[in-house]
Amino acid sequence: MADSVLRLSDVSVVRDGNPVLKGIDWTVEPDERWVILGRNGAGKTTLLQIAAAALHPSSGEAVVLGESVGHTDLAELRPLLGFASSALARRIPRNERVLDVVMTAAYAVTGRWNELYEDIDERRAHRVLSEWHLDHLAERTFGSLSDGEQKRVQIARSVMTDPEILLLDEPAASLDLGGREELLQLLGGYASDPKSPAIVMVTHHVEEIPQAFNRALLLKDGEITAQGPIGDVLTSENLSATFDIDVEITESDGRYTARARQGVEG
Ligand SMILES: Nc1ncnc2c1ncn2[C@@H]1O[C@H](COP(=O)(O)OP(=O)(O)OP(=O)(O)O)[C@@H](O)[C@H]1O
Repeated sequence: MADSVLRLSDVSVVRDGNPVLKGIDWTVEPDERWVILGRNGAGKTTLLQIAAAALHPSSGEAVVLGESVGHTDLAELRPLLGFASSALARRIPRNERVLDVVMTAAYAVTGRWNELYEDIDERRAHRVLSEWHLDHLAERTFGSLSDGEQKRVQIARSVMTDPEILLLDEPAASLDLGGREELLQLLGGYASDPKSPAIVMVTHHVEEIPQAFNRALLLKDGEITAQGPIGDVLTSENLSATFDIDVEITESDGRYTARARQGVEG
């Protein structure tokens, strides 16, 4: 069996004296596609930062791609970790050519300076852009794209280095219906490809979970309230307890919808 891409054992994180994550035990295998759900401030982004080896646990152990976080050279690990978040997107220069936004991932920088690119990088960037339906935008500037296009460019950039784990922090946030559905279709196709890496996606909305995601982790006040196969975890009971609101969740063809029960009953 292939090694786990992520193994967290009793991981806790304290920030400004406050516990943000508490006693997290979580393992991600190469063929798993995880969604992380929880209220604002539950610790989702912090958990993703640990998974990206960008943050060290205050206690416990985080092993990312076989390397114990805090005891390894991050520069070697970085190309193996695909990461997309709005915080990272804000660092992309608006006037950067889309092709360069994707290509610079090979050097883990934003903004094209003096790196020497090889033909092979450019060919791969074009291939990745095409996979995310962006090839016609390769010469445009990042700032001239729509929100949906920019989100897809961020994901294309994060998979440019052929990572072993793809970490997505709210990839569908702020998209309109068309933009969301286009992104979810692409993500669902990517998730169902056995050649794709392990995926961990943070979201606030069950409607933003792409088809083919097969695991879910629910966080509340820094603690895991449920984790495991998505069908077992995404129940009305679990979601109600995690979000402190009586919700009913329904599933259809691998997509989920949630709504408040009190709203339904009026
Ligand atoms: N750099 C920091 N210093 C101090 N506290 C922090 C820091 N980053 C996050 N926190 C706190 O840690 C807690 C968890 O934050 P985190 O961003 O992980 O939550 P989240 O579930 O991603 O929230 P949201 O859904 O609002 O994005 C919050 O209470 C937040 O205020």
